[in-house]
Amino acid sequence: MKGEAVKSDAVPADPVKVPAQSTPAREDGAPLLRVQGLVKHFPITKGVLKRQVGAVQAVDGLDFDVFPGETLGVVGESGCGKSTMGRLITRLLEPTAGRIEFEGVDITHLGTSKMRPLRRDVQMIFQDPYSSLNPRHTVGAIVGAPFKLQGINPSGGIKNEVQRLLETVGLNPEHYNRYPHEFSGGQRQRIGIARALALKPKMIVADEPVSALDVSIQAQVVNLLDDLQQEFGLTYVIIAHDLSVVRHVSDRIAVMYLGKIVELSDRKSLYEAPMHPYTKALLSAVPVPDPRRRQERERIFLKGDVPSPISPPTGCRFHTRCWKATEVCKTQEPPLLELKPGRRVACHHPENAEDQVPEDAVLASAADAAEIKTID
Ligand SMILES: Nc1ncnc2c1ncn2[C@@H]1O[C@H](COP(=O)(O)OP(=O)(O)OP(=O)(O)O)[C@@H](O)[C@H]1O
Repeated sequence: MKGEAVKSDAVPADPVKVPAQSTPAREDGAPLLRVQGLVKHFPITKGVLKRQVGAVQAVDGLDFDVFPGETLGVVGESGCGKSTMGRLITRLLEPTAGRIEFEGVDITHLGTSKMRPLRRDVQMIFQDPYSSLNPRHTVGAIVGAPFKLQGINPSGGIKNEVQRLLETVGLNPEHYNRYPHEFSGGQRQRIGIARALALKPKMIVADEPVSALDVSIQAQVVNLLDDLQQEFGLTYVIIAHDLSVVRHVSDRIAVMYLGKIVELSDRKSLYEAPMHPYTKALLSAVPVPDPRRRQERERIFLKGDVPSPISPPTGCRFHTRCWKATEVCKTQEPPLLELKPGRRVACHHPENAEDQVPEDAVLASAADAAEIKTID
């Protein structure tokens, strides 16, 4: 993670501290996770015979690497396939096609027994700390469950280890026998984090880890994740629906639209000079909390909803909502190309880079695709 605390409009109960600078992730070394051509189509069936009549193309050809010690933020509107991607790389879902490598080992189709060591190395934190914790189990049982599942007996015993974990995530170890409903939302998310940490994972995939929490609490949980990354050398994939949460925590950011990555870039460049029009639109919606830094800026309102992933648009999937779309966008899917060092974008007419198909005729529909307003 970047060494920058989350800032929020509300004043958090505890002061939000600025974590020490993290070790920068090395993009030139071997990746911890490598994803190639990853596809997940959910079949749509009909009738008693369950004849397949179509498919939800939730994830449709993802290529990306995650390097040891880095935080990759993954953003995009609801339904663009972020959670499906998270569940694929943690192998909670079986991919339709593509390849997933963890530490150089192909894990795409590993069976249950061969997956066992990986289950230790890769953990997931979920959005809703209310529904992801069993209300009938004590915190001790919840955080201790991974040891039992993996048949591991930590030195000093499970109870000791669980209490140590509770302390690590800022909870009172004396609360070992309490139930989830006795904790606040932020504390419950800390319980989920303690459970994820139990088996000393290398990578944590966090699916919207703070979006169910109050803004002030969000900052505390994000800072906790940052501290844990420093302490345990963790690698994170953090999924969020907008760019405001991942802004403060990511080293690199992947922007998804309708099952595809449309831009993958280091954080600083992405925020300073987005290359994909969709990224630009998402960024324009990020609030600027500090009034001294607010200036006149462009706000891009995309009209219309995200098209259905059952029959996505031809060519560039974003062309139906893009104010720059031309004829080529309707027919040719733009590949995710490295147009600048460390910056990949899938667009025929990128922002802040040379136009890939200049002089192509703009589509008549492009004029109505978005409303661009200047706001103070
Ligand atoms: N088990 C499933 N069966 C059929 N379709 C599914 C299944 N899981 C997800 N989908 C569909 O796949 C698409 C992508 O869903 P996904 O949850 O991955 O998106 P998301 O970007 O995480 O959205 P959100 O932020 O709303 O969770 C959606 O259209 C969703 O309805």
